[in-house]
Amino acid sequence: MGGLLGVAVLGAGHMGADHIRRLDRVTGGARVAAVADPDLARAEAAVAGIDGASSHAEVAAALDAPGVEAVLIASPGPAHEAALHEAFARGLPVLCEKPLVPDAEGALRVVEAEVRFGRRLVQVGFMRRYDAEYLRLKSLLDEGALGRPLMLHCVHRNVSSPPGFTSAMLVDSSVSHEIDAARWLLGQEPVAVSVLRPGSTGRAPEGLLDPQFVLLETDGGVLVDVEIFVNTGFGYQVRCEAVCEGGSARIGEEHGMTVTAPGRESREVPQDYLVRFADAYDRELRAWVEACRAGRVTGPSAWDGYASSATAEAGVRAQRTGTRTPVDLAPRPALYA
Ligand SMILES: NC(=O)C1=CN([C@@H]2O[C@H](COP(=O)(O)OP(=O)(O)OC[C@H]3O[C@@H](n4cnc5c(N)ncnc54)[C@H](O)[C@@H]3O)[C@@H](O)[C@H]2O)C=CC1
Ligand SMILES: O=C1[C@@H](O)[C@H](O)[C@@H](O)[C@H](O)[C@H]1O
Repeated sequence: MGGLLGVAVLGAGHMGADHIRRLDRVTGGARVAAVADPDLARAEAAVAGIDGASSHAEVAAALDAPGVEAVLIASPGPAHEAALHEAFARGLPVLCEKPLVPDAEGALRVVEAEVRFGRRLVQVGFMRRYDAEYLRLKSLLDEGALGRPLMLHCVHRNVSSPPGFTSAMLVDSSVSHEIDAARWLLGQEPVAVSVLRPGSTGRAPEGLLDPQFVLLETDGGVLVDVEIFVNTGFGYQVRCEAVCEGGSARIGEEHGMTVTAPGRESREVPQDYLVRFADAYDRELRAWVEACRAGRVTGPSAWDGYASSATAEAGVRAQRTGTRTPVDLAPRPALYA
């Protein structure tokens, strides 16, 4: 492909608007061809100043707009499945924000549709796989210098949850990142999930179970614990420590500037993912655009999206029943071997 990759972006909210800016000004090799949002004013505002980009209230109209060769889905999770099938019907490659589809059945339908299509079309937006610190941790574990991993201790904190955020979403939206990161770092699949929780913070909206403590068990015998706390009020913190037979490695503690003033030292705390993971999103989109232009699809697959959603669904059941819940993954199709 010689020219710029024409991308239709579905959803022009928080994430969609940031990806539109990135495609337009950072990524290179791509251009925003169309934007769809049922809130048409939002789609219009998102394309303002972008030459040749059209705005639409309907997904189909954006996908059929002139020059569209690829799709970036940044609508809310429950809208992803329909959009993915629409993209498949047109043979368009897709970067789909996480979660692929929040429920396991819907995610599996997407996997099956891609298998019927016969080749990969989907990259899922698990951007931590493109973060410099996560990449270093992955290399270290792969080299085996620290020996066999035994435990991952993870922390995932947000300043506040957006309107409409539910107790299930702490697991199937937020912890979906740790589930994917653990599968990727360890090369192992989760087999069971348990969820415990302390009393909720007074900062959380009425009825929201926040924080929660999620424990994954893997088929390689590793325990992965995740503190998910989405109304801390103080900062965006994502940490991961791998404890292995021969040592441990920790990422996620040094972000922002450290200021030393007379008698004290202080460090900035990022306030959201757009700051903490800015470089990772840039790298993620560059990799996607380059692959699309070369006629390939790389990165986290629809199968990874399904595995994360199936694990999260077991986690939501564990949260509701208070019991350890097995994760039953469907057989992995050869397309994702
Ligand atoms: N990778 C990451 O770190 C992050 C990923 N996300 C993911 O990005 C997606 C969007 O999240 P936000 O931007 O935070 O939500 P948002 O609520 O800020 O924006 C969603 C936008 O999609 C529009 N929309 C609703 N239904 C639609 C449909 N059927 N087709 C097209 N647009 C539709 C809404 O009008 C809204 O403008 C979600 O899947 C979320 O999980 C969100 C934050 C961070
Ligand atoms: O994906 C994300 C959001 O959807 C989710 O709500 C946040 O908890 C995560 O930190 C962010 O990365």
